[in-house]
Amino acid sequence: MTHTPDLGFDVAAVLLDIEGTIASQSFVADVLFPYSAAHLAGFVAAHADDPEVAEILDATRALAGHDGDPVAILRGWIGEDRKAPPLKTIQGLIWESGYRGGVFRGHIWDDARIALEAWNGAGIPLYVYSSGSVFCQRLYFQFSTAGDLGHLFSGHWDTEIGPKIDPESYERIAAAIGGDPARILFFSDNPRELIAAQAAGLAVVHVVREATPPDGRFPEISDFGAVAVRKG
Ligand SMILES: CSCCC(=O)C(=O)COP(=O)(O)O
Ligand SMILES: [Mg+2]
Repeated sequence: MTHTPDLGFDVAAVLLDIEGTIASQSFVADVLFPYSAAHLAGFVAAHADDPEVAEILDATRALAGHDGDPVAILRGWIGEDRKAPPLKTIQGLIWESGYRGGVFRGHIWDDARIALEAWNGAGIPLYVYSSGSVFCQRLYFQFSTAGDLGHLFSGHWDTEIGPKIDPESYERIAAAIGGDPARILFFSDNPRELIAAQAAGLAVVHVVREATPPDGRFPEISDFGAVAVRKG
């Protein structure tokens, strides 16, 4: 018996969030974030003379609006899951040792991997837009639980392009991809991101799994096998 997906889309490109969409929220919250918190002070001390790290610490103080200890500020932001660009940049640098040292691998749901491989095989370009820095995204897929998946993606964006809840970010991404924004299909677990993407004219799908509650305003899946994505 063949399974008929509930949803079908003809697309020119697919845009993907990572955490909560193709990857487990608990992996990010329970493995990646604690690792970055535990290694933050040591990393900053070990890179005291690194201009990139000095720039991150300056940006941290500037965003916090005071001259306090940047390590304490960053730790606080990890606890709040704040998607602050300096935090995301330094987390990527810290996680590199965890990936390269085999401490963890980037989690990806099996159904998501199977769908991404099929869409890539069908010639549909796949792009990633995550709060995690582009550097950290590339590491994530290079050292994934399913092996090196970096070849699947045609491009990556982080919040350098703008916040994920701002329609202008999606307009910029759509312009960079080219073509009709309505032919770009964006998957995310976060309704605020989906609203912003819709306002920019993108098609959207809400991914509802783990702790993500259903929303009701968007086409919704809990398994990528439920969506048929065709090149068109
Ligand atoms: C590149 S994986 C690191 C995930 C992360 O730090 C994060 O904040 C994920 O946010 P997303 O925009 O992918 O939901
Ligand atoms: Mg997400």
